[in-house]
Amino acid sequence: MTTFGQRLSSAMDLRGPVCVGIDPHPALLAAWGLPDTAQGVETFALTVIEAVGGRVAAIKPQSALFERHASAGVAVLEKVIAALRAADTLSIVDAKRGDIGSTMQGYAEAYLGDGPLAGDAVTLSPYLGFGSLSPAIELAHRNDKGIFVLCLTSNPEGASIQHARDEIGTSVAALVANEAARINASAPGDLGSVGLVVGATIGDAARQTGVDLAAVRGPLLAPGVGSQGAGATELAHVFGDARRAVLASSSRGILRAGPSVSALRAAAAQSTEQAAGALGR
Ligand SMILES: O=c1ccn([C@@H]2O[C@H](COP(=O)(O)O)[C@@H](O)[C@H]2O)c(=O)[nH]1
Repeated sequence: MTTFGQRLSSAMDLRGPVCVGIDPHPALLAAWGLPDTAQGVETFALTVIEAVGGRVAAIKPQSALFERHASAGVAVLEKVIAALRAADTLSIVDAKRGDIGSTMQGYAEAYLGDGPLAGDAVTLSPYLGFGSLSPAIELAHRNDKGIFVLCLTSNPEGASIQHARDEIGTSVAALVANEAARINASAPGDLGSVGLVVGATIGDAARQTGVDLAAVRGPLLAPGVGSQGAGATELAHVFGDARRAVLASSSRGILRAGPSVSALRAAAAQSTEQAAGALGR
């Protein structure tokens, strides 16, 4: 079995550096002529998979927008994860989980174990301490799965915590990046399986906070492309020498092209072409 980092690296080589987000917002469901129900979410998500499954490096269902439909929505998320597996497409469940170690074990088993909510990778929050993520990191390694830890997020409010510095001047973001680099150092292949979330919208924040993105040796999930305003110029500027590790992520910017399967496919292809150009692929 190959590691998550190796599988993602191969998928990006083959299909380009883009992850399509499945974000079934109420406004998008309405624009697609679908009801704001679990059934509407299922039709929406399966249409996205029909359009881009097997054509992009990864697909990222946004858990919150499934969870808002309670147990029926979570059941749809489980179907979506199974459909992505059947479509031979890496799934990144965007759930941003994080808790004290003993409880983190439960999240790890849910999202990185063998059950129906486990995709190929999950997003995690390190704000209970990077060490609290150990149960997830251990299970991810045991099961050849991956994690993406929030580092420099795409939203402007993130800076108030992520740019803060400790008594010797190391920023919170750099602490997170250094931990990921330490774990990835011994990973086989180009990319380890401990990735970071680094928004394509952050401008010079990596340099300002002392985050060495190239040293991470892990995949860099870069949301913010499309609706949040980032494009090719921002991708090239933010990631510099680390650009070959970047998986550019866009949700609404592509989803607005639906519900036409061919229009969704064309939007994802255009996004991939732009990102590939910017990231030197
Ligand atoms: O820093 C972050 C971390 C995660 N996200 C998630 O990505 C998508 C972005 O959606 P768009 O429609 O492309 O803006 C969404 O699921 C966010 O929760 C992020 O934007 N920034």
